[in-house]
Amino acid sequence: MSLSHPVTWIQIASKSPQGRGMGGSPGRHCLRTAGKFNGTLRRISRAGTLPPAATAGWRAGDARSRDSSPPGARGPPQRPHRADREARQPARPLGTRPGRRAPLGWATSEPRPSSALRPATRLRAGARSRGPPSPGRAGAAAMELGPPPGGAGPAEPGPRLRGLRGDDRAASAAWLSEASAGRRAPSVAAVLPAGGSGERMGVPTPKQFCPVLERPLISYTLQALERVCWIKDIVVAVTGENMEVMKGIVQRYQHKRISLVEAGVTRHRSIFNGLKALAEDQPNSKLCKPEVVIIHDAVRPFVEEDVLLKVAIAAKEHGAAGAIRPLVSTVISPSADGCLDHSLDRASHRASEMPQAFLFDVIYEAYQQCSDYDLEFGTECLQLALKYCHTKAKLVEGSPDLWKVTYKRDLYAAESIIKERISQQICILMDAKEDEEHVGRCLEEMLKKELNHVKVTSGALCHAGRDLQQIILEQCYNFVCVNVMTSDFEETRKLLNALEESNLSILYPVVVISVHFLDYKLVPFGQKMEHLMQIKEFAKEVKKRNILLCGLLVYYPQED
Ligand SMILES: Nc1ccn([C@@H]2O[C@H](COP(=O)(O)OP(=O)(O)OP(=O)(O)O)[C@@H](O)[C@H]2O)c(=O)n1
Ligand SMILES: O=C(CO)[C@H](O)[C@H](O)COP(=O)(O)O
Repeated sequence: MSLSHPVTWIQIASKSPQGRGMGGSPGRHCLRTAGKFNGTLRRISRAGTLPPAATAGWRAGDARSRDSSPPGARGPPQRPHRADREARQPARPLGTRPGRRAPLGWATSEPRPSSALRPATRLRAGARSRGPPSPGRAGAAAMELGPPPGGAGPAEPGPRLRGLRGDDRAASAAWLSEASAGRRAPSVAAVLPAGGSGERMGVPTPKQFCPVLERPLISYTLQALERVCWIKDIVVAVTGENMEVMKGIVQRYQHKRISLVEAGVTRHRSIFNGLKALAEDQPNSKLCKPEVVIIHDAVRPFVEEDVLLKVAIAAKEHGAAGAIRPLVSTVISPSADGCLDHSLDRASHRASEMPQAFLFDVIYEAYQQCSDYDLEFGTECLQLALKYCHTKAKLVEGSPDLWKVTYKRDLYAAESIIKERISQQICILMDAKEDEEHVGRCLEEMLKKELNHVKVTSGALCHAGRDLQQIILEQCYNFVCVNVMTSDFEETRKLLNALEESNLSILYPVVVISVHFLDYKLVPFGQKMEHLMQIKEFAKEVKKRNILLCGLLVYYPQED
């Protein structure tokens, strides 16, 4: 799949061989310069939405600033007027930036609270509410939710080191064992900017809240980070108006270790707010200053533990590190008359992606030192570390799936990737009865032959259910349940009960095919069908819990 998307490009210090592809040694790449690829200016006018306190000390009357830095700390902001900005920055074509859109879930007319940094709102996954998150006022008092009933969250989405190979696995294992032994492993936290409005997506809902398979995009990103046990805190920057929506998502999908802070008007300002929440001098904060901080966009849901680990380890060693990808297209520089000025050598440039990681003190210092111009127009955190702390970032090869969901088509791509990921394993479940086991084994053999790219496994639905628990833990989302000579779904019911208890379907839809093998000589067809029609009702019921149930009747003559 080739997904072109606006990127910040970076020039790498090592010279790669000319020609196509990456070439060169990734291990030797270090950040030299950074620039805005498409030079987007997309600041949304928020005039009239802030109380005066939020803007004091910035530019009198400029209600757009929600910077929480101390008034006057950096002198007056240098935020130029639109015409000036566009003259200085390569402009996005006119008309591609729709105006400010309504926040999710609540009316816009109320003034928004100041973004001056409050202690982060620490959230614990709470009651399992299935309804839509309730709309609420921005900046409502910090929400502390109780632990989930029974303490059961969704099963972790896979072994910790899944996807890691060789040296990575060893490094991760060492990191983890140090972490669990409480030794020198650095403490790591993550900051997720999620305060954008997703204008390029062109839909009313900010893209991080857009549903993908009926679940908000940001929930996938949170899941990807929270399954990494060595990331202690995840600070998410969200606009005040979407704070309640975000809290609802955390509750509904039982996300853990999440704290919310208010976003700023630019990505850099949102990240800065997240960092401030982690800095040690925050009163009443439950967060601790980490040694290493990972910054990751909320709209890059497919980040794997291996790349997080690589950037974290590299940041510990070099002070800063970021994921890169080869450029898909050549980068050119247009002149003022709209003609080609020059083109860059594609082989010696890379697309800068996320995640990035930093020694906390380095990036915090960089954000404290940087200019308002940087905060307004900058797009590259690695560049801030270079410019203000002279820290040259280590560049780490990322996977193709790290791309940023930006346009509408990216949502479709994200959906396909998720579907592909959750379709990779099918488990056939049967009881230990002789007939069922026989049929189940035959089915397993057949599916193994037919489905080349799918892992086909089988398990027993025995009373203790140990097999099934193990399979659920392995994150299988597709089941074929074998019922021989029975139309009362006895086996299927056992499976559905176990699935419901596991909470597996909170995160992804689970597919269950209930197969019934019946001897047509024993019972009249009509009667069996009547029984099986009940499966429709049953399917409606479990659909509410994100389990998709289908019935399949195999009506056969029993051989004498
Ligand atoms: N004021 C902002 C702007 C952006 N972001 C976040 O930064 C990430 C990357 O930014 P981008 O893709 O540019 O998101 P948007 O600004 O929402 O998109 P667009 O530029 O199309 O409006 C996203 O997770 C976005 O929510 C943020 O936290 N605060
Ligand atoms: O890739 C990135 C940094 O390397 C960022 O995701 C990107 O720069 C965000 O910029 P913008 O908000 O302008 O799209």
